[in-house]
Amino acid sequence: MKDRIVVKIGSQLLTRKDETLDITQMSDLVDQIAELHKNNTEIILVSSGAVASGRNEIKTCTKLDSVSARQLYSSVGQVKLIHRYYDLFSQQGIICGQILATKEDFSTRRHYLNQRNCMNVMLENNVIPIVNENDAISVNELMFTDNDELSGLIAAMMDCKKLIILSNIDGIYTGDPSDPDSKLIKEIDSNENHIEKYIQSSRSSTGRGGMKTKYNIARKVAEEGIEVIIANGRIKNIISRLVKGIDTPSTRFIAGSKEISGVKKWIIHSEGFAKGEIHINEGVRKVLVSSKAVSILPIGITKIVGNFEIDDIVRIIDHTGKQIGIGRSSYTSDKAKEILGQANHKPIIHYDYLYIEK
Ligand SMILES: Nc1ncnc2c1ncn2[C@@H]1O[C@H](COP(=O)(O)OP(=O)(O)O)[C@@H](O)[C@H]1O
Ligand SMILES: N[C@@H](CCC(=O)OP(=O)(O)O)C(=O)O
Repeated sequence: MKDRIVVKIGSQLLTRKDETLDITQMSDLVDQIAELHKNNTEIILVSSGAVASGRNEIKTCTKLDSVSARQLYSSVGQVKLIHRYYDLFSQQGIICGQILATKEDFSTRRHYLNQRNCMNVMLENNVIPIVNENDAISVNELMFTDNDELSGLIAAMMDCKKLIILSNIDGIYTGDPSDPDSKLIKEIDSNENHIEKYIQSSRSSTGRGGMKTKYNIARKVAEEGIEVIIANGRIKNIISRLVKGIDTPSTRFIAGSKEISGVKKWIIHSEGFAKGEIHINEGVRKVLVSSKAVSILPIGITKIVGNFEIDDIVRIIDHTGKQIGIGRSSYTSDKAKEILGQANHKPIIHYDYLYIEK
């Protein structure tokens, strides 16, 4: 089987200071991806840059609100961006295709599988998928946090071996990156949870989520068994170096060793679609957080919140009110309310459809 990786390119890397597309940089990244593609690595490219590349194309007569501006600039900029990618890949004899994703495309198992099928058929036919959020129609609560989140969802969905997140910085530092005392963190184990305190809220002028989302998504994805690397896209031959395992400044999240099924991976990333809550008692919490594989039975439930249907995603809340996981409900909320606290019913969340956070 071919190695399969996701490479995510941030806006900062693709644009010059004057916010025009940095074609030299794009061409260099495309060359590296083309080399890997020719050497039998399957690559899915998640590329930002639509808003940034559309911004200086259009001068509006009136001042636009931020949503309309993002819609307008991305609709123009995405065409420019993909056109440039198409040309650069064609020069290498490679065909690429565009996928514009919205959060809704991950909301139900059916949508999710449709999307997975689309990328699989592209890869099987040697087409490089280039993914971006569909910024023109994804607004407010329908938006991904940013393309880092989208790249993590895709790496998990497509069973990738590695996720490489390229930005304008070598990785995560132990403090403000401009402070000479800050050191680059080379490796992070998914059990380490003290790193967040080092991350500043600053972010690049064209980007969206900043280092915090990169860190959160990287931890989650690494826990699912996928190695994640945050690195500087401006370092010469960076993608090839990271794929070949050549020592290069970067922050690497060590992949967890636990096998996680495809359906569980979908559930792990579906928290944003939760339709309700299942509150459990202290006894159930104890077994769930132990390493035993158990399902949640109605007898251990104390309260149901929200209205949900069979197969909807729900949050699991413990006796102290803390969310400890997510899962897919086998009952409607009405039926769950009717049988909560009772014995002799099938599980409300089967182990196969249950994810308990660390
Ligand atoms: N501890 C930290 N280590 C590294 N970078 C950090 C840290 N805290 C905040 N940052 C900021 O995160 C930025 C990268 O995130 P972001 O702006 O989202 O990039 P991109 O647009 O490439 O996705 C860096 O330019 C840096 O200013
Ligand atoms: N989808 C947007 C990019 C949003 C985003 O996440 O940007 P970045 O943080 O630079 O990866 C665009 O193409 O402009």
